[in-house]
Amino acid sequence: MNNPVVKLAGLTRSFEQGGVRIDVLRGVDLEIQPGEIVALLGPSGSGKSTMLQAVGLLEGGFGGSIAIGGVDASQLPSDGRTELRRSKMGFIYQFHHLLPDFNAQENVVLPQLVSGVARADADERAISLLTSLGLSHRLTHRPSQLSGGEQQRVAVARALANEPQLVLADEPTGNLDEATADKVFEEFLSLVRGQGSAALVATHNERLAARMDRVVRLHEGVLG
Ligand SMILES: Nc1ncnc2c1ncn2[C@@H]1O[C@H](COP(=O)(O)OP(=O)(O)OP(=O)(O)O)[C@@H](O)[C@H]1O
Repeated sequence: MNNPVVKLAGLTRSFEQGGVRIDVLRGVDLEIQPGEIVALLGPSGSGKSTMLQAVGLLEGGFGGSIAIGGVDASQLPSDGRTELRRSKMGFIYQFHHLLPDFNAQENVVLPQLVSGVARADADERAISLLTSLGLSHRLTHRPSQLSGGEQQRVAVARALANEPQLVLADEPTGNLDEATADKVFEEFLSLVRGQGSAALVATHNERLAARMDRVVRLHEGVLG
């Protein structure tokens, strides 16, 4: 049997602010199977971004265990976590975080070059992804020359460029108008499903959540 792509057991995280301790995550258990697309819902401040940072191995300070593809991340040194993140994950945020001095195609090519993909293959994949997102006429535009929806489509292409086993998305369409958000989200889901990646998607949007395979809700520090 395949290992789950993500396995969280008893995940905890507390913050200390002005002498006051807040227990944001109080023992989160979650398994995500290969190819499964999971919506993470919860009120503002419930810890969705904190949980994505834990799964993305972006921050320390967590209690409990985090395994990615069967590998216990808490046992890895920092460069091992970086390698796991680079080889298995793609990230999308509410704001695109594209590199402003590079055009759309280059933004999708770069993570592939970092992973050792040859330039010609990286270009071919970038063009193919951007074309399937309706951006074949925007390959040489820089982020500032793109609309919000176009920028977010480039961010989707970049996150999927290395065919990650796991896509982590934090409000990926949260800064778009409703019609554009729905459209970009459908394109995102179809690409993620098409390449068989698993995904964990934090959102406030119940309608988008209902389009995913499963919904989990953070409430008072645990998943209900
Ligand atoms: N570095 C930090 N220091 C102190 N408190 C923090 C820190 N990061 C997050 N928090 C607190 O942890 C709680 C959860 O924050 P988080 O951003 O994970 O929530 P969220 O569910 O993603 O919220 P939103 O939906 O509004 O984005 C909040 O109360 C926040 O103030």
